Amino acid sequence: MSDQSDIICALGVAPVFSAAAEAARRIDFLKRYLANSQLSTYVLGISGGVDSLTAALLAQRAVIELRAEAYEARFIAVRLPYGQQADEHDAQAALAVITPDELATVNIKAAADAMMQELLWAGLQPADSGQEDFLLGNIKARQRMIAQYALAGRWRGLVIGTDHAAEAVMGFFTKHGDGAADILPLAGLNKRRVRALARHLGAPEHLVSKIPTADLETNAPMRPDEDAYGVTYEQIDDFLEGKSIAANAHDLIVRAYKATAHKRSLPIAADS
Ligand SMILES: Nc1ncnc2c1ncn2[C@@H]1O[C@H](COP(=O)(O)OP(=O)(O)OC[C@H]2O[C@@H]([n+]3cccc(C(=O)O)c3)[C@H](O)[C@@H]2O)[C@@H](O)[C@H]1O
Ligand SMILES: Nc1ncnc2c1ncn2[C@@H]1O[C@H](COP(=O)(O)OP(=O)(O)OP(=O)(O)O)[C@@H](O)[C@H]1O
Ligand SMILES: [Mg+2]
Repeated sequence: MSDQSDIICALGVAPVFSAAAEAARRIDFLKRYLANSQLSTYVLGISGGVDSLTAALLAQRAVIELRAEAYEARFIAVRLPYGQQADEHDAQAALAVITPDELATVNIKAAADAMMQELLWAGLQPADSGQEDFLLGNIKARQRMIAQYALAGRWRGLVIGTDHAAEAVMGFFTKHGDGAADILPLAGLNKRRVRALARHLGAPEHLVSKIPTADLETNAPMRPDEDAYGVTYEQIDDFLEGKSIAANAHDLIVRAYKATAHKRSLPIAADS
């Protein structure tokens, strides 16, 4: 097997895709897992991006269907801005289509900044302001998970993660930050399939086709993920569908996948 087919298989990307069938299957998966766990709440951060919008639309439908079957379930959407967010209007537009059972808003700025300040006092000594901003970005992502796990702990809930194959292959997430979650309803999808699911679930086109951004760097708000990757989502998506792409892009994706293996596994354990 080639690297490409190994990766497609490891990330569970299906050879064929139907938005209607995938939406139904993934809603059913969320329903069954919550009910089998005898828990009552799904919790998910809503950023204004298409991944959290899609996962939230699946989750809200799942809890509505569970309630119709006499199982008490609800969905809590969580806004987690770092101060004032540049695309707050997109987050609000997302909430307007999701219509979550509940909304909690937690500004993570004070907590994230306090942690960075304590680290600086403790002698963190970032190499430069760019590295300090990068490290703060990962603190923001982890701070968001702290908030979501507190809500899940209070309300017998599960935290939804938005990882999918196009981010997983690049290892483009913060370990134990947005990479830490209980359940991944978008697993195995590439980015264009996430968008197709969002469209199928009734998301407005400007959010479906929005440029993906981790938006973690204070010094570069809304920086497109593709700037950091050096390849496009079109190339990543084609790669994950088994298509042939430019050799340099192919090699970059395979290298990123191999270098980030530790982020997709449990902690590396000593031999017993
Ligand atoms: N070989 C190895 N075996 C086991 N563990 C290893 C390791 N190499 C590093 N590590 C550990 O992993 C750490 C590095 O991982 P991590 O802390 O995640 O940091 P890192 O991968 O350096 O940064 C996270 C990247 O993901 C991007 N991101 C984050 C969050 C959200 C999104 C988004 O798209 O929304 C994107 C972010 O922009 C940044 O480029 C190291 O500090 C070390 O502790
Ligand atoms: N400002 C935020 N408020 C609430 N949740 C957030 C915020 N930023 C990130 N998140 C959470 O972290 C996840 C990872 O961010 P990521 O950027 O990969 O996804 P997205 O913003 O939903 O979509 P896209 O990748 O297209 O920008 C989000 O799906 C969301 O659950
Ligand atoms: Mg985003």
